[in-house]
Amino acid sequence: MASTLSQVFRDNPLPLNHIIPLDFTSVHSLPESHVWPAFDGFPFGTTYPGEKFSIPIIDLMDPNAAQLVGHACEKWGAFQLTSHGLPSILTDDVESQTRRLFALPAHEKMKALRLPSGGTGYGQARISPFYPKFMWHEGFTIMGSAVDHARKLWPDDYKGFCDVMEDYQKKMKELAESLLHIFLESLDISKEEYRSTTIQRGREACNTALQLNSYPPCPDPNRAMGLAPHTDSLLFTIVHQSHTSGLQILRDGVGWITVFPLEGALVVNVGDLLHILSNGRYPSVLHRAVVNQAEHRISLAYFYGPPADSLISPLCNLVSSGQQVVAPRYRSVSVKEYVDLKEKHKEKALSLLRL
Ligand SMILES: C=C1C[C@]23C[C@@]1(O)CC[C@H]2[C@@]12CCC[C@@](C)(C(=O)O1)[C@H]2[C@@H]3C(=O)O
Ligand SMILES: O=C(O)CCC(=O)C(=O)O
Ligand SMILES: [Fe+2]
Repeated sequence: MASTLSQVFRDNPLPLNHIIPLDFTSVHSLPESHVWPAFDGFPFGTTYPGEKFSIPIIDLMDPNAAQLVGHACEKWGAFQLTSHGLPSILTDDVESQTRRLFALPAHEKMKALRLPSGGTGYGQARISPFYPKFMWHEGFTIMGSAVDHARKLWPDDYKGFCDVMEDYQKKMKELAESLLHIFLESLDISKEEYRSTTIQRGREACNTALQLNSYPPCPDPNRAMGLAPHTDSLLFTIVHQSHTSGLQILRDGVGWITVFPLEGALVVNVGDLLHILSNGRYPSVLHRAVVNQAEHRISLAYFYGPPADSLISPLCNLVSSGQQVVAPRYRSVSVKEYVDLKEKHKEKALSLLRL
């Protein structure tokens, strides 16, 4: 007999703050546990359509891509990327496998929970413990392989899911590597300098994660939060959002700005490690996701960073410009140390490294 959600709760040895406390399909009004207090700029704040309040759109094939990326990162901390070469059929396949996953009954999804220590699996966003209220969100994180977890969900039919996720991660990694070169070029840094600055102690591969995000239709979207404001921790994140809007970035002096989905484009966000590497020149962008009443929104976020044992420190040509020495604004930190700091202190982590 299929287990119920409450049985899963009773039998599960994992801490509660890790588990989705709700079967989203079975609730018709917003439970108190998911009602967020009203505060300035919440829930939708003011969203500004129009070019003046849109993040830049950059064509990867543009001969001036590096310059445009540099400008976008300094001014916005994010941009939309077109001509990135990712086949739309692959994105469609990943999106439909993602919908298949989240459409499973809640007690089935619980079979593939992420461990509290991290890695692959289903669960709340890792920032959830920082908030007294639950988000209207469920996630599935893939770090490396998804096979063990997918087998628990579809014992006889897990290959379709795994193959498509593997292909997507492979293509995303290639794209991320091209983007890294563009970021370095935009900062006037050679690959060699980057390699010697991010001292790599081991031979471990780079640090990546694919996060499948699900925001089911919400009965009271004006009082619920999809994904609370946060900055991403690694170097940068490449996000595909389904045709439903929800992603917003915070713009100083303006407020929350909606990043409207642009057919075929990917959103690129500056993360904290790039903020440090660029000595604060490219600020990591604070962003959040809001929800809506009618549509089930999906996003696919690919996080890219150097290996966990690499050291990140402000790049030296940014520290000394000509004769005038610009002091490093952050101390060196290993990727692992930073991720641990972020887990403990969330948005305060960056300021703890300030010199
Ligand atoms: C590589 C990672 C970035 C992430 C933490 C993680 O280890 C895997 C999940 C990622 C995610 C996705 C949703 C938003 C976010 C803030 C979170 O809670 O988990 C990010 C993390 C991050 O960038 O710090
Ligand atoms: O859903 C989105 O558009 C944003 C997702 C996000 O910010 C994340 O996964 O870190
Ligand atoms: Fe994010």
